[in-house]
Amino acid sequence: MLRVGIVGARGFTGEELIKILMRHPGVRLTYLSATLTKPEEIGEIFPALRDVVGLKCEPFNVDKAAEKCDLLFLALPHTVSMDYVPKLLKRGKKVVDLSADYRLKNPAVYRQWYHKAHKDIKHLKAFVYGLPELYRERIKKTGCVANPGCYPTAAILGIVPALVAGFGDKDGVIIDAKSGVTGAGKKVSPEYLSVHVNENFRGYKFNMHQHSPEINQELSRATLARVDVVFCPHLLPVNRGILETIYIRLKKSVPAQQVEAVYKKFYKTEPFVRMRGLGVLPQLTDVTYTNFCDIGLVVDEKKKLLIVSSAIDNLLKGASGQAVQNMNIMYGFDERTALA
Ligand SMILES: NC(=O)C1=CN([C@@H]2O[C@H](COP(=O)(O)OP(=O)(O)OC[C@H]3O[C@@H](n4cnc5c(N)ncnc54)[C@H](OP(=O)(O)O)[C@@H]3O)[C@@H](O)[C@H]2O)C=CC1
Ligand SMILES: CC(=O)N[C@@H](CCC(=O)OP(=O)(O)O)C(=O)O
Repeated sequence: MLRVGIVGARGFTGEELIKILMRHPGVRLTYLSATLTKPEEIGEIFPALRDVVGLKCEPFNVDKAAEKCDLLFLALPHTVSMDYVPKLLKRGKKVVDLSADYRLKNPAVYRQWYHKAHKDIKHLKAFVYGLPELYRERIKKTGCVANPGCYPTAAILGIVPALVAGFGDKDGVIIDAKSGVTGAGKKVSPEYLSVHVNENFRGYKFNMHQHSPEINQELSRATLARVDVVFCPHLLPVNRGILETIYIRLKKSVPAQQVEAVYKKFYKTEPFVRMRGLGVLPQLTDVTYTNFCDIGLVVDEKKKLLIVSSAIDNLLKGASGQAVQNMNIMYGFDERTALA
């Protein structure tokens, strides 16, 4: 039985991880940690887990974490994970980090977008970007996974087949993204109060969001060319879910059926990407509470334009579900275990 722990267990993604892992037949949850002064029953923190998970959530202790676990999920904020990772790797533990700390390969780019110098450059290279649809073979062999961001997961999956096939113009990609409020984590700041979110809709960080370099990095690696997208996120008045409308200029007119065939082939064997028919647009409720990414396509042959609609649950395929998918791949479990 694989022994796993969660650091940052009190947050949104930590809670989702507990719920997924407690139904995983190959895993035993052995350690939960949060910023507490003394241990507290997880059922007291999340009453839904009362009498279901008999574990205490405790202040972090690296020796205890290492003694109790083979693998740790780090559900910590950006710029915090990198304090924990070196200590865990030194003790021979495997990690899946849900933060952005090990996603960007260039430490200068990390510093530019996260406003802090990277403290663990030594391990950056060892981390595999945990998008199974692109890196499954590398994930199988690694002990450390940088779980992708929520917006980048939906964006990269929606864009990569068109760019790799060569008909999408790498300089002509515009991502219009919308996220539910859990995407922001549990942070309490006035703009996330329900009075400001309910009955409202707003954009933020247009063309200056920290997920732009992550999307660009991965699309550039996949195409071996420099890709620079326009990325405009919005905050939706819903709890969970991400819907992205992605406009991709085509280099020449391509028949809609040909575009669809390329996407279908790309994702033919993927357990968690569902291609919808041409012109069929996914909605949030098709994917919330699931680990699926649903993709719909519209092709305007005259305007030489491909419009992709990509939907995920930010807490599942965008975070905790994908993290468990990565764990399943690392340990040779069926990839769908506890997820479908
Ligand atoms: N929410 C989402 O949709 C997604 C989140 N992510 C990433 O996953 C990570 C976790 O996100 P999420 O669960 O939403 O965040 P939350 O803010 O909900 O939870 C973060 C947890 O980290 C703990 N924490 C905060 N600061 C520290 C610290 N200095 N040392 C130790 N623990 C600390 C907090 O513990 P405590 O409660 O004890 O104070 C909190 O429970 C983040 O990096 C986020 O960017 C990735 C994809 C999607
Ligand atoms: C709605 C909302 O505020 N979303 C967050 C997403 C942050 C997040 O979760 O970041 P990672 O996916 O990189 O871990 C934001 O835009 O900053």
